[in-house]
Amino acid sequence: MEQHTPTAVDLRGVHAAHGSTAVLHDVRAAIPAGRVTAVVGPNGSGKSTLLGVLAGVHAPSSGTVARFHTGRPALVVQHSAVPDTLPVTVADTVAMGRWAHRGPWRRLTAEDRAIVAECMARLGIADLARRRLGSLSGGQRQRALLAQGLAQQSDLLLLDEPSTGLDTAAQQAVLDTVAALRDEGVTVVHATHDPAVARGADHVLRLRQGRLVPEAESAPALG
Ligand SMILES: Nc1ncnc2c1ncn2[C@@H]1O[C@H](COP(=O)(O)OP(=O)(O)OP(=O)(O)O)[C@@H](O)[C@H]1O
Repeated sequence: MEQHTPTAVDLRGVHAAHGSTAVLHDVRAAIPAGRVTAVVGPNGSGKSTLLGVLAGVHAPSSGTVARFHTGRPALVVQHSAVPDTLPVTVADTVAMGRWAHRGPWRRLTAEDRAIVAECMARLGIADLARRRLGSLSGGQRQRALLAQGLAQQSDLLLLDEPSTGLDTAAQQAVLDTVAALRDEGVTVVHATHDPAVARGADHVLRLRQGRLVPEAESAPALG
């Protein structure tokens, strides 16, 4: 990381647990603002939990999360976390991204509708707008969730394995979108198992059993 990159979020001695299970242990890391950070590590190493802490939806059991970004973080979960039975269309799903600005179930403004349309177009899902989310393939659903994240227009975008299960073209669309957001000044943090995606990031956090592996010990192979 460059010397003078400002920090978007500073994790200071963060511990986090699920119930009585300790998951993150003394995580100390500065997330660089306006850069792409990849979080890598084996299954169960704590990547999703770390994203939840960064998003503010998972409270640390101790330690502090110092925030220097301005907006509310946007968290994009894995498509497998969304039930098939959810009776919403793709357009509804993306429009929910505007709730942070308008409040739930409020009528969308013309500006909101334009943002929703632009985000769907950006992810190549405009033609799926009226389809039910549960009727889509995993990759299409993931793109709808990513479009919802974009629609929040947050300066901190947190993505949980955004390209898992996507075909090559869709993966490339996601990577291009992440690169474009970075160029727009957005701080992006994504959990990934994909070595190519991690190599393309500006900064890598490697977790092993809930602890950050110091860069000097980081093996090139990914979890
Ligand atoms: N809701 C939960 N309740 C109890 N334990 C949980 C819960 N969610 C995660 N865990 C546990 O916390 C640990 C870290 O899980 P987490 O999902 O953060 O890992 P991950 O690195 O994102 O894994 P994956 O690569 O499989 O997505 C695991 O041991 C998991 O079993």
